[in-house]
Amino acid sequence: MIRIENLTRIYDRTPVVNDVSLTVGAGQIAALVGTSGSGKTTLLRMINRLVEPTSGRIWIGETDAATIAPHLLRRRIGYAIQGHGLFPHRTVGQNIATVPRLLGWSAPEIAARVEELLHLFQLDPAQFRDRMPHELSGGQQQRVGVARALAARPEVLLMDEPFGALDPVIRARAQGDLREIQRRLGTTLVIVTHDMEEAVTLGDRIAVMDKGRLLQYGPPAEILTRPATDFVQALIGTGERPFRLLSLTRVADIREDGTCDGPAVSPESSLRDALAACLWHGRDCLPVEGGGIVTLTALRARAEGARAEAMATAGEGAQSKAPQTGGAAQ
Ligand SMILES: Nc1ncnc2c1ncn2[C@@H]1O[C@H](COP(=O)(O)OP(=O)(O)OP(=O)(O)O)[C@@H](O)[C@H]1O
Repeated sequence: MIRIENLTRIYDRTPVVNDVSLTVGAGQIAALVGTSGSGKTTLLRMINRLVEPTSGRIWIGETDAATIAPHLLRRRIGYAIQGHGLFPHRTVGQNIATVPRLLGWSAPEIAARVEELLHLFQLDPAQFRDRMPHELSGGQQQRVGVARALAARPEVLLMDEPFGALDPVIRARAQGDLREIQRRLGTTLVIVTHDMEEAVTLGDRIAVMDKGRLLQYGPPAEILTRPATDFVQALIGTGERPFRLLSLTRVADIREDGTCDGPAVSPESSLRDALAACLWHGRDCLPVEGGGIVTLTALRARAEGARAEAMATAGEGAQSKAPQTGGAAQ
């Protein structure tokens, strides 16, 4: 768990993070979104004390982060950044082993962990362990960067635009892999992203920042249907909302009995993906892996319901709710 209390960072008398409070539950993902310069990276880097707060507190579990030496704190907190930041003159295996080595793990323990992570990230150890970073594709480097951040089983993982450089297809896969790995390991994750789609797909909670302030912090469905301010509403884009809401629901939830032809969709895929598949294949019905069908009629009903909900709430949040200073905890 991460608890941030009234966190402020001032540069040149300007608060770039201004009295932000929020809690990320254990094993949850919080996505930080906002315009460029809104303070997302500064907030993230205060969690592992790469930037020292001007005031406020950060708790990692029961530990006040200010009471631990920064270099020791950073061994407990994984950190992955855009462009991966791999050490260019170290092999993939050595890169992943960085923190376990600093923590004094034994050589067999380190070797086993490197092996495990390479498997987890679908990189064959025999093929990749001894390669240098420049011998990998961008997507592979990115995966090694995330594997390195997870190597010492940190309770917390911080990610700053980790998938920013990836093309959309690889990016979607990387997000799926991350979600699965994060669930399996129970890591608490804070991710900075410019991509609202990524925030909705990955985040259990989304934090919307503007000019250093936390405007809203809540589950994706709440941000999409009840934006707290005009700014939040503009950021999520009214026209996009029905689709984004569709991406929150799984095919398994609207599966019907029956059979039909066409390529099967996974019960775990989102309604948005199922809608795209129906339209792409020109079908009004697709089979679901493991049995049952998903119909265009049901998908449209969901999209229209989501749209109606979004339209009903559009505007009302902006007028009725003042921006929350200090942010909402939870
Ligand atoms: N070391 C520093 N000294 C002075 N100002 C800084 C420093 N670091 C960041 N800032 C300023 O703080 C503000 C917030 O920066 P930050 O990088 O946290 O924003 P961001 O939301 O992550 O932006 P982006 O999305 O563009 O990465 C910016 O105006 C930036 O110029």
